[in-house]
Amino acid sequence: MADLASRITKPSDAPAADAAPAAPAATATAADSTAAEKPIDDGANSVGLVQSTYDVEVKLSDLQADKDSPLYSGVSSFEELGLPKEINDGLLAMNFKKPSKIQERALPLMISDPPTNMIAQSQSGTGKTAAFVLTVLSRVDFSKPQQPQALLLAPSRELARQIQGVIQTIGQFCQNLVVEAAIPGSISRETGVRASIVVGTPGTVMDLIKRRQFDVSQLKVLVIDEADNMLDQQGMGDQCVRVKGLLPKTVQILLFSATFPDKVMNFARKYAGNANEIKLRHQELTVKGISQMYMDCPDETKKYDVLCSLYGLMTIGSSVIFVRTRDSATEIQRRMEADGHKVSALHGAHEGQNRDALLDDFRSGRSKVLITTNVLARGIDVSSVSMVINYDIPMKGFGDKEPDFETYLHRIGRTGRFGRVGVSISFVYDHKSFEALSKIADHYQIDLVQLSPDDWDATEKKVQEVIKSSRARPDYAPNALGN
Ligand SMILES: Nc1ncnc2c1ncn2[C@@H]1O[C@H](COP(=O)(O)OP(=O)(O)OP(=O)(O)O)[C@@H](O)[C@H]1O
Repeated sequence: MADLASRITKPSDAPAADAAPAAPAATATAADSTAAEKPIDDGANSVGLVQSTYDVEVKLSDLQADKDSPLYSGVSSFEELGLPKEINDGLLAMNFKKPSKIQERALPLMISDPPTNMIAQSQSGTGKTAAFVLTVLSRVDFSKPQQPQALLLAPSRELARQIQGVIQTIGQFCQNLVVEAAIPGSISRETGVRASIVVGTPGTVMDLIKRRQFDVSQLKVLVIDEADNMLDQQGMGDQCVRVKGLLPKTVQILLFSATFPDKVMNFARKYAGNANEIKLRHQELTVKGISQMYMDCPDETKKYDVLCSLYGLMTIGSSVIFVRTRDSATEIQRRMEADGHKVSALHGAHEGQNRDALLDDFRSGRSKVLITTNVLARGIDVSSVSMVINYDIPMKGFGDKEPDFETYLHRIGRTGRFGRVGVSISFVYDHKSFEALSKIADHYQIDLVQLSPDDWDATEKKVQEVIKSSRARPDYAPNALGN
């Protein structure tokens, strides 16, 4: 307990009012309905950490000029990286003016010949997707639009569809670009894969290759997004190993994630031999634009009441509520709706097209509060998300002994994207949850701001300060999916 208490930010610890808001800081597959869900093929005492008064004045371009920011770029434009004109035109259409740090550092290494493998780490929301998408687009021969040349693997159907959208948008000026999603139900059994770029989940991709509906003989690039999760031996590691075993030996392998725990890193190095590596130091992992807070709930049953009290704040922007199981997602949705709140719930028990529709509604703002499981913890990019709630602290496994450090970071990373600011609120209610959050705070060396359910005025003030400044950021580039 004392650990977390010692990490509560006191007013005197808060950053000076002229500090930049989003400079870098110290910096889970199908389960039964009651088990913790992971994505798989089918998942105060302080003033606010970020002050609205200065946030509105700080522009994305300022952040991209700050050497310490993960959005920093040493070059003044993408053109300096030597990408083909039609790709630069796509970036311009997206209003991407300058590369971020990971884009500037990784791209030249990835697009050069002979192709070299890459293991790349960068904080959540810093543009990893465009980094590997640009590499893929620069390697594809568009005169063979139906010949698979690049394969991208992601841990959930939602992330695979999102990446497909980014490729289509950045590649909108590439003649004959054909991108298909290899997710359950998407590829016709009669035709099989007929695209130069395929984005899929490992199980479906494996099935298509085995049924000879996906010709992998001319694949040049394999990208694994969320690679630490995908290569984890407890999860999809086996499938990823089998997929790689079926590809040409010359394939260039690109592994990307915001987190690479040591034990997975060792395996990643074997998976992508002789790779260039771009790694972050431990204390660089979290994103400073995210104000991390926690709510000390009186007991487990009161967590629900506290959640409902936060509803007004959740709907200033958009919010994601992470819970441990599919059952609790459904149950909380039922109760909140019965209490008059408009919320939706998305998890792995839902049928694929229903999941797609739910996420599309959330992206477009038709729904503003989404209850979900770890299935959406990673990669999902919805720029309007200003609040993330950890209703349940992420834990490693069924024994519930250790917190899941990586999942915590990915969950809160659904807000604070590319220089924006956002709030995460983690609920604690007993010794175990308190201790788990303490360990997370220690692990990332972060100061968590305490919120009290007994002082709503103070809570509202702290949260609103951040969220309102988030909405005010003036020059955020709209992304591929119309966020
Ligand atoms: N150079 C750029 N200029 C402006 N916006 C950018 C640039 N690169 C990426 N973005 C935008 O930043 C947002 C976050 O990018 P992206 O989804 O690639 O993050 P990520 O690093 O993959 O995060 P995660 O670790 O959560 O998967 C997206 O909305 C994207 O459109």
